Amino acid sequence: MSFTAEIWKENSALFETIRTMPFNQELADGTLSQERFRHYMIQDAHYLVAFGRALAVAAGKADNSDEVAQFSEAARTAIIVERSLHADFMEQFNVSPATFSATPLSPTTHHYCNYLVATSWSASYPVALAALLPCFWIYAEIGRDILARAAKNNPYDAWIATYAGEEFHAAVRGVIQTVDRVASVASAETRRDMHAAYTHAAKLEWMFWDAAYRLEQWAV
Ligand SMILES: Cc1ncc(CN)c(N)n1
Repeated sequence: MSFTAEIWKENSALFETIRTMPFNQELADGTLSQERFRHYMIQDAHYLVAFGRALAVAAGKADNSDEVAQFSEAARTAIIVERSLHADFMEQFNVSPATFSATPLSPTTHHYCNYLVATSWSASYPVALAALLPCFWIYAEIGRDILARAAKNNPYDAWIATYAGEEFHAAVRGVIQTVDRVASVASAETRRDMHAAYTHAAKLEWMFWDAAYRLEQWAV
């Protein structure tokens, strides 16, 4: 079994919890409130900056030129392509640039962003990649799962199409392949750290959707 297949299997219960959580169920049904989706979009636009930054740091740590290009391109896509999806939704939901910049990162977004940026800087290349993998793989699987059961004329069709789309999936397959390559030459200790980093980030993916569903704010 490949390293990533092993990781997926180990985290399958967590994936099922994510797949069936209220945010994703209602997103698929098209019944998710605009308020919740708006909260998610604003937080996600903040998140993508940190995600892009972490990918750029990982690109700088890569030990071969193909992977420098792979993760530089992924950083560019996160900032330019994914954020343009957010810009369209922001316009649709009347979130002005001023409202966006005046909205702080929620506690969960703050934590997730800091985890990715800190890990990309301070951990080894293999562990940094394992922490970034759920951001690709879970979104790809959730995108396809939601597409398969989405209500017709779903107001969130553009979101579903992005993460279920072939362009995103091709990039995800590339990241999975790289993680397998890196794991195949890593020590047992590094592979153990990679498992832990993947699971931690996968839990943060759950928290991110849950926080949006709860319209999470700072208590003080
Ligand atoms: C929180 C989160 N995780 C992952 C993705 C997909 N890049 C995203 N847009 N937002």
